[in-house]
Amino acid sequence: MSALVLPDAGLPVAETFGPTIQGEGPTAGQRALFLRLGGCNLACDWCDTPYTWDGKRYDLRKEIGRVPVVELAEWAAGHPHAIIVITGGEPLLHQRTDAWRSLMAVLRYTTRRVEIETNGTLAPQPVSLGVPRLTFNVSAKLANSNMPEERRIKSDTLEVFADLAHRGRARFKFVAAGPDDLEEIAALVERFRLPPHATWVMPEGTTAERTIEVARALADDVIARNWNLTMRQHVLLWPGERNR
Ligand SMILES: Nc1nc2[nH]cc(C(=O)O)c2c(=O)[nH]1
Ligand code: SF4
Ligand SMILES: [Mg+2]
Repeated sequence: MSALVLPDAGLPVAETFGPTIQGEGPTAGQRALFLRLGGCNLACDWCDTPYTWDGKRYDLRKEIGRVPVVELAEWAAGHPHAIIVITGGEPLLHQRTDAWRSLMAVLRYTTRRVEIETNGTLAPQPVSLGVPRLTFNVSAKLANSNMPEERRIKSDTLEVFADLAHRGRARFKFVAAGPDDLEEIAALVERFRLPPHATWVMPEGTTAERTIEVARALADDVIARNWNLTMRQHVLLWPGERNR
């Protein structure tokens, strides 16, 4: 990474970890560094990272600290053979900060592949779209998240991500708790004209047993609908562990 970083107030970081492997989605199994930012605009029932946003259950001042982008850039430069995954929480909440702009400036001038894990409710800004080799893993939430539809489904934003998916810069990853959820996914695929090849289904679950059980109940139906299925490899390998 380049040393060309503007001074900044830093990003609210819950954790940095890796190299590990990207556990989910089209690049599952690839060596990856993770930057997990604090804050989320949703509060899903089955969230596996509530320590990034839930001030009722966690002391967020302890969980989240500001880290200057120059430090993040040095950390990433020390592990050149790994993709960079920016996740949260909801990382796109920070897009309008100087620190985010600096981070994107750093990433812009690298040959690294970058992925942003997002819940699909906040539109990607030009500063983020300007990073080559950056793709969005859009995990729009279903009713099983227990979030009201008007909070989790933002039509204008999903249209933007759908367009990006057709251009190979986004893919959709839906967390399904059982076969009934596939009808809800189908309705979204149709409504936003999501490309089937960019539509991924991932089993809900925080234990290996549960993830496998749900995936087995989904697999044939997912294949029949021309979509893709992804496990959560980090849950299979390191269930319940943070920083993996
Ligand atoms: N290994 C690993 N892969 C992941 N892919 C997405 C993750 C996330 O929490 O957003 C994640 C994670 O926390 N760990
Ligand atoms: S959008 Fe993601 S980080 Fe936010 S509450 Fe839902 S599962 Fe958790
Ligand atoms: Mg996650």
